[in-house]
Amino acid sequence: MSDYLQDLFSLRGRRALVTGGSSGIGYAIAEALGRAGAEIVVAARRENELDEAVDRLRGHGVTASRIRADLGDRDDVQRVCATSGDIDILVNNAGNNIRKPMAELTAGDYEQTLAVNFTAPYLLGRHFGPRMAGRGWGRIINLGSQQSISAFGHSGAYGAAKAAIAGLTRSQAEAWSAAGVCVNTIVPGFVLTPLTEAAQAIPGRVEALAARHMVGRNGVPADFAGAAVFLAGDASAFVTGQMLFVDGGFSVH
Ligand SMILES: NC(=O)c1ccc[n+]([C@@H]2O[C@H](COP(=O)([O-])OP(=O)(O)OC[C@H]3O[C@@H](n4cnc5c(N)ncnc54)[C@H](O)[C@@H]3O)[C@@H](O)[C@H]2O)c1
Repeated sequence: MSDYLQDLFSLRGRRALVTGGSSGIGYAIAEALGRAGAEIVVAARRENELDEAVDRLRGHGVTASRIRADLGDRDDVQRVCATSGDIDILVNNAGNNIRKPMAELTAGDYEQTLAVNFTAPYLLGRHFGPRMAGRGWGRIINLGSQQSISAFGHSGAYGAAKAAIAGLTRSQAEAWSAAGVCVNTIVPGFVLTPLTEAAQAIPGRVEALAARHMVGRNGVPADFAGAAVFLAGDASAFVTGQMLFVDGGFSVH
């Protein structure tokens, strides 16, 4: 790689925390940032998946470690803050969706959905953002959704959380960008991951959704590698408070 590209895109010397980084989009982002030179800390719930993810990362020559945490639990989130050390790049990727008709979503469903999709990113950002600002450099990447900007059936709590993430991104960007911390949201289209297995099981759904994307196919986790490396490094120093739609044209089709 030329020195020019190294300067723009290399993440050597950076430490990244990727939540939910043991599967799907999160793993793909962890691998991309790691292969671009960052040291990776993966935080997720399941021991065996964490072990597998760290082994895969190390297989690519990435320096990687793991923290087991349920990000729906505030004590666990605090433990992630306390044990992660200095983090230069925070990727708030962990997410879940409780799918029910709007009138059947309970207060508990909202609490659980908001805890993972919104409160954990908020608490992690509040912890790491000021520390990044104090060191004069940082990147926060929050995972949004098409539901950050529009409504989908049976996803009311998730939609509320993902809309809130877009607002949180702008507020964090406003607070810390002048100190060198860029904060952005990545908005996926429909991506073939464990999160969307229920939708994938509905006959004809995968094909219908593929046709909604301008590129004519659904997303796969590897589609997020380039955008994540861009937003995690010096190349994006003038990009902050934004939603980057990595969605094959879904949102404008
Ligand atoms: N797949 C899609 O079509 C799609 C579309 C829009 C947005 N997203 C967002 O992308 C992100 C990644 O989703 P994905 O599709 O890769 O799904 P995934 O299910 O493969 O990954 C989600 C990750 O979050 C982790 N996670 C969930 N709840 C957790 C908790 N309480 N504590 C700790 N970890 C937890 C899971 O273990 C998993 O590693 C999510 O924020 C999701 O909302 C996905």
